[in-house]
Amino acid sequence: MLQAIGLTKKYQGNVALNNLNLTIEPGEIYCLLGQNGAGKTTVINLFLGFAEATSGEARVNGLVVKPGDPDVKKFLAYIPEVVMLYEKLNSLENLDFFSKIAGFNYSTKELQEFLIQVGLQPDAFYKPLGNYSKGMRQKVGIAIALAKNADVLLMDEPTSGLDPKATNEFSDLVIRLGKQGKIILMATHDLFNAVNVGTKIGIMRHGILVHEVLASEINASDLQKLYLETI
Ligand SMILES: Nc1ncnc2c1ncn2[C@@H]1O[C@H](COP(=O)(O)OP(=O)(O)OP(=O)(O)O)[C@@H](O)[C@H]1O
Repeated sequence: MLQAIGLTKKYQGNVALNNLNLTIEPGEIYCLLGQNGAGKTTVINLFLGFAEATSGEARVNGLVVKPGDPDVKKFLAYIPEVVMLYEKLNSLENLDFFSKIAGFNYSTKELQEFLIQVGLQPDAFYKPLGNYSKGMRQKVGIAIALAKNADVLLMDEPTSGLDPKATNEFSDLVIRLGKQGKIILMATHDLFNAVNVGTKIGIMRHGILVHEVLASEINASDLQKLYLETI
């Protein structure tokens, strides 16, 4: 479970996140919306331990996040806008490398199965990452999360810059991960995608979570209206 309890972050006295209270259960896909600077990345960074809370707590499976704490890190996988991988290695080699860092030693067949699960075409397995599209890189990023057996996936604008087909494939994959019981927190500017993929949607403004709605109870057009009224 992911929990924010009175989570607050200030940078040089400026409030980036103000008293966030949030719970995300296994199987939930929580989409966080808000204008540039609203505080979405700050939430993700606090869960990842990339930044330290000024007050309050970020908890992962009951453990309070402290920067650099390996006990919490093992539960987490991070999918940024552009997944950073070794350009000269192919996807199998990248997956093998990052799995080993996380303490897992898989056979080639097992590594291939992770890549198949995320929908990467087998003819790409042996091509260096330098030749991959953004959508393919995202898939390798998710394969790394699966290989690491992470319970929680933290995604920061993962569909930004993806074409509609790649976005659709990515969304299907995220929905499948939710059904498998993963906990997913996604910062996004894509309202349509939030309604499609999310189970819950939060709208932030100036570091405050202003609205929280169930995706099943809102359509894209009403969400857009609510969003525009909020920001
Ligand atoms: N390392 C930092 N140092 C100083 N201020 C920061 C830092 N990181 C974020 N901020 C500030 O905190 C606020 C929230 O930023 P954040 O990146 O969380 O917003 P965001 O909603 O993710 O925006 P975007 O959609 O542009 O990614 C902004 O005012 C930003 O300038």
